Amino acid sequence: MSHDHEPVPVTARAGGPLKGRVRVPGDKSISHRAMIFGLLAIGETKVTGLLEGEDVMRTAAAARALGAIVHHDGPGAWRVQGVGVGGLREPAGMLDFGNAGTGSRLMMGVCGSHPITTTFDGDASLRKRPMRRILDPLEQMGTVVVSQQEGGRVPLTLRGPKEAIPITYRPPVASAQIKSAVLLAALAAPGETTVIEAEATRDHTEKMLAHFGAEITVTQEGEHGRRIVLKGQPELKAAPIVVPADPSSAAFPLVAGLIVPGSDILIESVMTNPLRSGLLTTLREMGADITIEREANEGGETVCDLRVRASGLKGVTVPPERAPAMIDEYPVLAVAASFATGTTRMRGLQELRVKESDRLAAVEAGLKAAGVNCRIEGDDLIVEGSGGGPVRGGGPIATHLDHRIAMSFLILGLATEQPVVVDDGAMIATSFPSFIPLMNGLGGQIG
Ligand SMILES: O=C(O)C1=C[C@@H](OP(=O)(O)O)[C@@H](O)[C@H](O)C1
Ligand SMILES: C=C(OP(=O)(O)O)C(=O)O
Repeated sequence: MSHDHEPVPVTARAGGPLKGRVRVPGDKSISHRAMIFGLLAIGETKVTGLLEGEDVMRTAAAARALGAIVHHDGPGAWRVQGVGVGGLREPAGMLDFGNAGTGSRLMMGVCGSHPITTTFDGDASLRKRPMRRILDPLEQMGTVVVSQQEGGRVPLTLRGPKEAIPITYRPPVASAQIKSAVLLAALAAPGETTVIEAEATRDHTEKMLAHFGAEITVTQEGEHGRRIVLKGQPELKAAPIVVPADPSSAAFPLVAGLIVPGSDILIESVMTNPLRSGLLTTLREMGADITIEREANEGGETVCDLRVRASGLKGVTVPPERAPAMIDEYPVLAVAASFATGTTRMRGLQELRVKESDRLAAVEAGLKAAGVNCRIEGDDLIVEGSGGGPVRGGGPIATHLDHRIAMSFLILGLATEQPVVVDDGAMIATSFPSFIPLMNGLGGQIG
């Protein structure tokens, strides 16, 4: 799907209220890491609830190419026989990560710290994304960047050192991918590696390191930051992984339930890790009627059933320090803001420019094409809501190989006067292959 596919236009139109209950697929961040830790552990890692989206399947293929034995037992059920830290096999060909930033960047940390040569590539979207942010710390750790495209882009080739060098690193931007790449590389280095984040980002790598038996300490650093210290060259021991439902996927039915008049839906078992919950916080500040019906624990994470009823929303200012906890949810938040009363200002969104597309530009252009009054000021996105009045819709909306842009605008189309057409829905399969049937099961009209 990721190379030169035929675009698949998709249309969403307004129908009746959304009703019913759904469970969205497993978390993408945790699913990538399940494959990576399975590869790096000794023994067999059993995974349940894995997201079987294209991005994660690329990481599974890379794990196989590096020596893991990966079995698929049934829906969401996988087993990975690992090679252990230090035991990676040099892959026979290049590693094609398709559309996946997370898979490629975390695997650069894994491969770049081992004495093997690996070549990374991806689709037209991944080929535009900055990899210097990963190559910089890896070079400090002894990785040689044998070849790269301008500005540190894929296709690129890494050669790892005989023994990686432990470092202290302060990522220049808030990024769980940078942090994770350094921590994964540090597994192959003797001694302690320290990562100091000015702003805490999702902590799935740290939790999984502890779960697999590594010595890791995490302490508060300043008001919003974290200091993470990892002891290198551990023997990681296979451990079972239960993947909870992805809050970034749940965001789509969640916003749909709020903006489609008369809706009343339940989204089951959504992971509510505080470093992933910025959207919930923001929607509640906007006046969203979201209640927690049940709370439980799945795989070391709190999960909640969220009951969502259509709500009159009001515009808010979203502070920049909340961005890491909802970085992938801004496009769909902008859709919710389109129906609110008043102005929503989302501050400090510079990182959205380097996702699968320039999401700031894509959201602004798409909303304008659908008749929403919005603008970019510096790194802020400002949306003037319709105050509960109609939003026109239309299209075709350009999605730029970006699954979240495609899904966000299809959600918009469930509540607009005219249908919304997106130019290509193919990329939805990277993170949420069941998106269309799941939304239509609630009464949506997408096809
Ligand atoms: O570590 C991860 O699993 C992710 C980190 C975030 O990227 P950045 O680290 O670039 O912010 C996020 O946008 C991505 O979808 C998943
Ligand atoms: C940014 C995303 O993913 P990645 O960086 O893994 O491509 C996303 O899923 O929204």
